[in-house]
Amino acid sequence: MTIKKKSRVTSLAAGRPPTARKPKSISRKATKALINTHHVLEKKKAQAIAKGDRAAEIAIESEIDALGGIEKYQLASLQGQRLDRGGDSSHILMEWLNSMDSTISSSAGAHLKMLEVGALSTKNACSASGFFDVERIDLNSQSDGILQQDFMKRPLPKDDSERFDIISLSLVLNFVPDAMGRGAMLLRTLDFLKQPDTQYSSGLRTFFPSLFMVLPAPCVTNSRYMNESHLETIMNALGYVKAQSKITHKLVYHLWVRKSGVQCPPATFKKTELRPGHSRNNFAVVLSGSSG
Ligand SMILES: C[S@@+](CC[C@H](N)C(=O)[O-])C[C@H]1O[C@@H](n2cnc3c(N)ncnc32)[C@H](O)[C@@H]1O
Repeated sequence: MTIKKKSRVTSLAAGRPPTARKPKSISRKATKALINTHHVLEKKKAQAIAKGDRAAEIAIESEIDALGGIEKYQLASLQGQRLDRGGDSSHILMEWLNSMDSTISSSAGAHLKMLEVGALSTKNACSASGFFDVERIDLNSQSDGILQQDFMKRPLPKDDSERFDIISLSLVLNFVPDAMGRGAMLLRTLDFLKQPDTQYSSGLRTFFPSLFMVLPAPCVTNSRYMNESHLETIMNALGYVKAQSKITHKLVYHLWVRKSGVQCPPATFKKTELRPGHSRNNFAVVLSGSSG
């Protein structure tokens, strides 16, 4: 198998389904503010639900609706994928794989399956590469090639033919409003990935089966409850080993390769303060259970 040369999306219009109307561009500042406000409201909503406070839940829902709901949030996220704003995150994954080009090229016949969770476009770099058979899901599908489905409710695979070589969670884990939910999402990736002992040619074995994960950089660089080494400890406990990582001022990218089973007994990770200070955010991942 060869990796087709990256056909970079050159404009937002090129990454949009042909039937969709051209949305109005939102300024960089407004995009960031809208995404942040949406995350804060989703978090407050999750807290209201946890407390059983239905009145607060309804009030917060109407605030989310007034902002334009998930559609406006997704539009803002798509704006963030514009080339002039850094491009879609999957081009980093393709850069990593292209750096292995010769080894991967010699792996003719490999048929790699990707599950893209939180897909906004069918034309991002990993789709355009031709390297993967991509199955795309999102809570709110924006296009024909994207199945409307909650990853946390996706039926479990019956056998390996329904499992994936790679899962993409790009800017999705931080969308989950609570730390337990994030832990559950990470655990659930294991149900949908092929086993660590899957036979790959030696070149592919370096990269698969794996989880491509992208987070806003401050989740790792400025959280009270998370830093790079804590994230790595959690991922290691799930059987993942860091194969690649990259940090920019906005985003942190990781490729986690599944190398072993989950630690037995499964490790527990609580919300523990690692980096005190007033100006920190509260991004955290809590793991409290066994794997599927
Ligand atoms: C910020 S957007 C990220 C889009 C794109 N992956 C990117 O990197 O720009 C987050 C998306 O994740 C989706 N999402 C969040 N939780 C999800 C879940 N449990 N199942 C499926 N999609 C989910 C949301 O609907 C939203 O469209």
